[in-house]
Amino acid sequence: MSDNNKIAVLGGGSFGTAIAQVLAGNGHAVKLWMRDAAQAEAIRESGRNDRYFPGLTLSPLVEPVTAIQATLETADVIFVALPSKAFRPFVADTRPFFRPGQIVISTTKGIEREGFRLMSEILVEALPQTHVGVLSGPNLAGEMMQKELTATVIASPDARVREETQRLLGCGYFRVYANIDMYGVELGGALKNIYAVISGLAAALQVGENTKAMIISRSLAEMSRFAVALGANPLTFLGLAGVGDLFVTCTSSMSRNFRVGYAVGQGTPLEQAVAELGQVAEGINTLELVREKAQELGIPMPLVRGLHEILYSDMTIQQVIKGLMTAAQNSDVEFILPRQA
Ligand SMILES: NC(=O)C1=CN([C@@H]2O[C@H](COP(=O)(O)OP(=O)(O)OC[C@H]3O[C@@H](n4cnc5c(N)ncnc54)[C@H](OP(=O)(O)O)[C@@H]3O)[C@@H](O)[C@H]2O)C=CC1
Ligand SMILES: O=C(CO)COP(=O)(O)O
Repeated sequence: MSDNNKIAVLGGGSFGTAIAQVLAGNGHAVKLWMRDAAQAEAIRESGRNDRYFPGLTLSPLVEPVTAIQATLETADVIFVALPSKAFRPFVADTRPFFRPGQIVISTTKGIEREGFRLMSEILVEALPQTHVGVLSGPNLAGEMMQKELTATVIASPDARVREETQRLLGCGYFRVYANIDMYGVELGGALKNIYAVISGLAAALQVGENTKAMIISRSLAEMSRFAVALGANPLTFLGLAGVGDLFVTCTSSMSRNFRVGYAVGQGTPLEQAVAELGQVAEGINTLELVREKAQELGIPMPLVRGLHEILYSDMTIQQVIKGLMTAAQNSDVEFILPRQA
């Protein structure tokens, strides 16, 4: 591909803005598409996306736009940063505007209810003429806007997608590692949100450092167990999109999923916690879907079950914790010592 690729980022929220800013910092003109004309106009006037990053000036190479047809028809590389619930309807509505040969990269960390589909699966199915990839990793949008040193993963079976994304995004503060396990990378990004909610809840309870380490390690064990049952490569979970993203969202109050868990741990009802956040916390939706899938496939997921009980049953947090801590003793790394049934 040439150096003057036309680039579009879809979604003018936290992550869309952060990705557009990295691209623009590398000298690329970026169309940042958003649904809200008033927001686009405000960004044009102020040079800032105050709804998501108050006070932070955007690069002049980031152009806010609202005309979706023209944006898609003229783009060579498209990053999608929409919440998972909006993903399928958006792709269905805009499908005729995509062109053969375009690179389309999902940055969305969620799962679709119907058929338990990941976003890349929706793209591959709906846009077979395009080249699909997934961008995922420990990438708090707020830190990227501050140019904190950050690494991410571009996953695609297509070498052109991997190399082009590395070229477009890579810079002195943003490193882009490649993987071919698109399914595993994407699943890692979606699953960790559940455990970020749990970690936020634990932080509100002021648990000890041993406890935090136990939660993160057992979360990784549970995520990998689930992913293997679905056919993903567990080794992907050792990388940035697995343990890396799990670590950042389970330890940072910048994570929206962590913040929802924290609020619930402090006694705020779930609905109120989500409403007060005002941004997407994918983990709540993903929890429901993963719990159903795990039940259907018979995959033991005690942390998922425990969080669901805390959020949706009459059980107290202390009762759930007691149940988890007094369950039958089991294997540490079940790929070495198989888990007891
Ligand atoms: N923030 C982060 O640190 C990271 C987020 N992600 C993932 O990126 C995805 C997007 O998250 P993020 O940007 O943070 O979320 P935000 O809540 O910050 O922003 C969501 C954006 O999507 C727009 N949107 C919502 N529904 C629709 C719709 N139906 N049609 C068109 N646009 C819509 C919103 O528009 P409006 O403003 O008008 O409501 C907003 O621009 C999530 O899956 C998240 O997990 C991935 C890595 C890091
Ligand atoms: O995925 C993220 C960082 O990698 C962002 O997490 P939250 O959606 O919880 O803010």
